[in-house]
Amino acid sequence: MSRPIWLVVPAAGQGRRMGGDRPKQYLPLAGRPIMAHTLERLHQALPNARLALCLDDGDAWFEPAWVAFTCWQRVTGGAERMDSVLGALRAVPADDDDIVLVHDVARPCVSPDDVRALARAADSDDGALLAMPVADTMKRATPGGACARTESRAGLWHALTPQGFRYGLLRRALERAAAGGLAVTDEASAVEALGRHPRLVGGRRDNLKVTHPDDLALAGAILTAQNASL
Ligand SMILES: Nc1ccn([C@@H]2O[C@H](COP(=O)(O)OP(=O)(O)OP(=O)(O)O)[C@@H](O)[C@H]2O)c(=O)n1
Ligand SMILES: C[C@](O)(CO)[C@H](O)COP(=O)(O)O
Repeated sequence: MSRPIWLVVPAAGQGRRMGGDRPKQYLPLAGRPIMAHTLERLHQALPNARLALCLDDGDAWFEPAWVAFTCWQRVTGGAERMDSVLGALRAVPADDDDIVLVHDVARPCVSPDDVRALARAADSDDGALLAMPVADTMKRATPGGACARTESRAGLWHALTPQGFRYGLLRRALERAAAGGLAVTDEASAVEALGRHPRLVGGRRDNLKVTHPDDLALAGAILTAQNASL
């Protein structure tokens, strides 16, 4: 029997590195706000999932019409990404064995096939995350911005989202991180801190996180190309 799947979408960030006139998830990309694309991709992948959408308390930009899920709820975001995700986990009536996938609203180019692959991999003892192997030579910098040395890239991966776990494991991991003052930038880090080893599932390179202004043109081109090939 397949387990219920919960989608947690942290979307309460301010987009400070983007520096736009609104939080970056509301900036237009290929004719629609970034958030609308992200929610559409997730719905294409898992139409029966239950959605928890983390939004800032003062958010005046969100449009419920972008949500096609039948079962969804709005959750108040926290100070950091991990606080937003933990708030969502506390708010949903999930069972310990349910699957939770967490996906950044700022990754609108995620492929539905990758989301489904990750959902399958998440139904495991230690969970899983989309990731891609590092493809460049890695430099350690001096404080002054010169090369201190070259680091081995062997075994290094970029962490992407979605990241997926059974609810009980992820809740325990994030509660422990929060209580211990451990600032984690992704869910896998909190699970690793429990001594677990989430599986790295190779994802597409075009699942970029829109972070800086020049990511917008790239993400727009990716979305247009992906939509043309559907
Ligand atoms: N308090 C926060 C901070 C971030 N996020 C979300 O976490 C994801 C990854 O964060 P990031 O790319 O860093 O987004 P921002 O925090 O918006 O960007 P910045 O750090 O540049 O302000 C985004 O979907 C963002 O909306 C969140 O839900 N709650
Ligand atoms: C979760 C994440 O997307 C994995 O790469 C990333 O860590 C989130 O970005 P942030 O800049 O750390 O908030």
